[in-house]
Formats: sequence, structure tokens, C-alpha cells
Amino acid sequence: MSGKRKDYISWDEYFMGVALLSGMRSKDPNTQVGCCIVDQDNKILSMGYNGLPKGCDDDEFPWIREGENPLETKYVYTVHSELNAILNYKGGSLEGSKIYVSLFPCNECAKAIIQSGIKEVIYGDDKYHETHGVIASKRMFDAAGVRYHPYHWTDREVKFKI
Ligand SMILES: O=c1[nH]c(=O)n([C@H]2C[C@H](O)[C@@H](COP(=O)(O)O)O2)cc1CO
Ligand SMILES: [Zn+2]
Repeated sequence: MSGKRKDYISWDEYFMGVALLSGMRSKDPNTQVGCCIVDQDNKILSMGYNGLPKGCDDDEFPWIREGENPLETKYVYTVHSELNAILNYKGGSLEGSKIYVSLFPCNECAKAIIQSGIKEVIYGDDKYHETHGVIASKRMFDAAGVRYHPYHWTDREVKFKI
């Protein structure tokens, strides 16, 4: 009987919570993606969200999905959350780490995840599971031995003033 609190958040809730909070920085009006990379000792190594590269003004570049001119859509400019987290990490190697991400990684992020040595993907949503990108991601993860599984959502709601 140590008397410790019982309702503290689990490691999984903590890391997915950090991923979701990171995603709240996104300027994308349709899909906000956030992620959190964690080492084997449960230390957070990096975080990211989908956004524009440095120097590209959020108010100057387009955020729309479709248009006659592909150069006026967001797709050619945004850096995905996972790539941002990998590129932002300045501490050395990500070998053996895991990534919590709110959306299943696309094929380009999957390549970066594999090459950086991340070994496990815990994803919140898989809404693009029918796309070629996600099908290719899973094929590459399977071949490369990167494990992936859905996050188990809990009933916990987090509400606080910031
Ligand atoms: O792996 C990913 N990581 C990531 O950050 N994104 C971002 C890119 C876009 O800003 C947004 C997807 O936009 P939309 O759902 O409107 O197509 O999510 C998208 C994916 C894969 O779909
Ligand atoms: Zn991606």
C-alpha cells in the first residue's frame, strides 16, 4: 500500500497524447497529423506534425486539396509529420525506437521510418488503408521487419486549460 495515484495515464496514452497534441500545431484544415518517437527506455526522442518546410509561409502557400493547378494544392509542399520528426531529431540514431502517429504512414514516410531504424509503428487511424501509398507502406514494413499495430483507444478524455 504505497498510496500512489491510480488514475495516472499509461505510457501508451502519454505518447499518443503527445502525438495528438503535436498534431494540433498543424495548419492543414483537413487532416492534422502528429507523431512522437520514443526509445526503448520510454524517453521521447522527437515529435512532429504536418507542415510546410522552414521559410515557406503558412499564409502564402496553399492549403487546399484539389485544384486545376497541382502547384496550388498543399500536397506538393507539406512535410509529413513523421518525416518532420525524423529530420528534426538531432540526437544521433533512431535505431530500435518506436513511433506513435495519429495516421498510418504513407509510403514516403514508411521509407524514412525504415531507413532511420524505427522498428515499431503505433497508429491512431488508418483512414487511407485502401490507397496505394498505405498498401505499399505495409508491404515495405512487412519486408523490413517493422511491426505496426493500431493504438488501443481508451475512454480517457483529457481536458485542461493551457
Ligand atoms: O503519413 C502521413 N503523414 C502526414 O503528415 N500526412 C499529412 C499530409 C497532409 O497535410 C495531410 C493529408 O491531407 P488529406 O487528408 O486532406 O489528404 O496529412 C499524411 C500522411 C499519409 O496520408
Ligand atoms: Zn507520409
